Amino acid sequence: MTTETSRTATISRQTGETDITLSLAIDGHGKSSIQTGIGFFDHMLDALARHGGLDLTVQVKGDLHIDDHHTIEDVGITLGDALHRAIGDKRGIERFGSALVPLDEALCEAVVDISGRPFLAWNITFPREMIGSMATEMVEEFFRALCMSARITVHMNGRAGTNAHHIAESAFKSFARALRMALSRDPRSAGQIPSTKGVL
Ligand SMILES: O=P(O)(O)OC[C@@H](O)[C@@H](O)c1cnc[nH]1
Repeated sequence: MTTETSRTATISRQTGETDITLSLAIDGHGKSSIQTGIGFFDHMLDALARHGGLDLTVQVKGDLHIDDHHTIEDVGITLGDALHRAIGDKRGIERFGSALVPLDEALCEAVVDISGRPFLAWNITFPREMIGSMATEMVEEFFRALCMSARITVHMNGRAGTNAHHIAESAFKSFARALRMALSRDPRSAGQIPSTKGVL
């Protein structure tokens, strides 16, 4: 089930692996209520909402007895779908955003293009395999699933870092700030589509 209004969307997605209900408001205040069953992933989605200026609720019943994969990937798919629906025709938005956000010794860079073309360039590595109950390899999978269903172009680069928690949090925060910039309204756009081809 899906409902959407300008700059908001609510999606319920059920499969044989996960049952997800997600609400998103792009012009939010960074308020979140996140329950995925994976503590560090909840913490990262909280940071995404807070620093992206998004209001975000995520409730998930996932097949965690197997592992974290389906839960994290399916949240990425659902969040990307909600983002795509909430953005709408992209009239009047900045379209491009970029951010470098540190967390202590870690520094990640995110560049976002609300392009209509799904693509992720990922250049971040982690010094260990798990952070709490979340596999570090799933950070990339989350962003790839989000980019594919949101139909956005994203580059994520790890500039520095030795602590896996710090690197992951720096990545989520840099993406949040870059997305916030790309979704902001361009006062000079006169409400036009930010593309020379007239459509995105
Ligand atoms: O966003 P802040 O830097 O104010 O807080 C980070 C803190 O919440 C916590 O996530 C953290 C601190 N060191 C690793 N993680």
